[in-house]
Amino acid sequence: MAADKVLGRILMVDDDEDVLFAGKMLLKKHAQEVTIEKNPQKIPFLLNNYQYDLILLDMNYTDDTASGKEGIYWLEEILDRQPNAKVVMITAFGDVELAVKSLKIGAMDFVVKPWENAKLIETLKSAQNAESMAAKQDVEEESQEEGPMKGIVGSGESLREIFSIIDKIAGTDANVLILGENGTGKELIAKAIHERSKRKEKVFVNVDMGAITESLFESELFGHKKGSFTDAHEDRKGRFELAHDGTLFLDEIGNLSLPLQAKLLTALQRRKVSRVGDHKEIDVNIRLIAATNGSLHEMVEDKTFRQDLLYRLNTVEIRLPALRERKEDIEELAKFFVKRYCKKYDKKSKQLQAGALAKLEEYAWPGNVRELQHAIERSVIMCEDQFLRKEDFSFLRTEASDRHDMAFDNYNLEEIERKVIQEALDKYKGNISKASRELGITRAALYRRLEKHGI
Ligand SMILES: Nc1ncnc2c1ncn2[C@@H]1O[C@H](COP(=O)(O)OP(=O)(O)OP(=O)(O)O)[C@@H](O)[C@H]1O
Repeated sequence: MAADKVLGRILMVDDDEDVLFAGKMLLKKHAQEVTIEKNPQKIPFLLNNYQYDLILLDMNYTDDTASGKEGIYWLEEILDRQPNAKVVMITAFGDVELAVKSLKIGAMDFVVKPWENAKLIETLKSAQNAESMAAKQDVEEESQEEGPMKGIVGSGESLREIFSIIDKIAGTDANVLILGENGTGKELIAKAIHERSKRKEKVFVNVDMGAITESLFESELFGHKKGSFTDAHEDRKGRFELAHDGTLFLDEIGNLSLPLQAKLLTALQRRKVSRVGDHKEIDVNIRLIAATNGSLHEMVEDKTFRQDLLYRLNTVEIRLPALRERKEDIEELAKFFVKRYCKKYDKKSKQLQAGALAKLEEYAWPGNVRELQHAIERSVIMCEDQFLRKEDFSFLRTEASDRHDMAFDNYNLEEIERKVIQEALDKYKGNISKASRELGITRAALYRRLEKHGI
């Protein structure tokens, strides 16, 4: 960051173009980079594709002028995606109640329009330097958690092995490839490596390769020069440059097409990049961590992933097991999330009953830890009681419950047929046409069977 520019990269979202213009004029004197956006619907795309140090978010949009609901909605969206985002709200109405609500949700601060320039800059500076609400909360939670890696819950054998690998490699600059299904914690592990590395004071730049379009790949990763293509309104640094001296995390690396793999490989081999439209080469010093939910080794065999690129990425390989392969961690994770969400939603502390835990341990968790986290969040919100029971997780279909639905007292075919027909009739409240369609027989065939079974 240049010495006179005390603020980093700022995203400002407001549907009033005059406010955006005034904001940009002021902020660009103090910030490394200022992006303005009129349409809040673009927020998810921007967050997926760019890194911001601060987000200045308007509370009211034309759809819903004075309630502030849209601003709160977008604040929650941002924090869901990036719990550590530093968001400062802008309100034209000085509505204290709403501002307080936004602070409770996790905004760092708020400013009232029309703002005083010096005050706005001061507010942004303190927001940038303060710890985000999520980070504070994590620290609070973590300080109560025993365990070798703060913030990473689980003490089963597979995770302990991963912790020991992290301990060994974090301090080196070795490239790391993290393999695992969606939601297993690949990003969390990547951050843990960064936080234990010599680069921990520097930036961690996350790039979702799955979200970058083929045509924007080079501009996103290597940057562009103003005027190099239609939308290149100003010079822009790419992610490699932004990650200089820090860690570059390339997520969903398996999604890259072969031509893009070749471009990425060249940049990694040369440790230099050129912005699109510029021949100048820029040295980049990065530590590379990549992740994928696919099997790169199989992709190499199928010739859809370059072997030389795989070898460049996987100096160290960490395989994160699916949650169903490490059921021993479910209890600890579930309790951790119960605590987190009781706190977040201001609910009295709750306990998981044994039946509920058994249900969680039996479920296959195709979405892994992320799915468990959401299941617990949902049950904490819905449950008024002090105990979380298995019924609070009835939305999870376990194999046993599926088996139970299909359970028969015996295997006598005649009786099974009678029971199935009765169930189909009950389901459609006696409607013969619908029941016969579901049973896969004609109406006449169903009538014959009703007669046979005396239904
Ligand atoms: N061991 C863990 N302890 C606490 N939280 C965890 C753990 N593992 C995963 N999580 C949480 O689960 C969610 C998903 O984790 P993360 O984003 O790291 O997974 P991922 O493998 O990178 O997912 P994807 O492949 O979908 O990008 C996050 O909210 C993360 O904080």
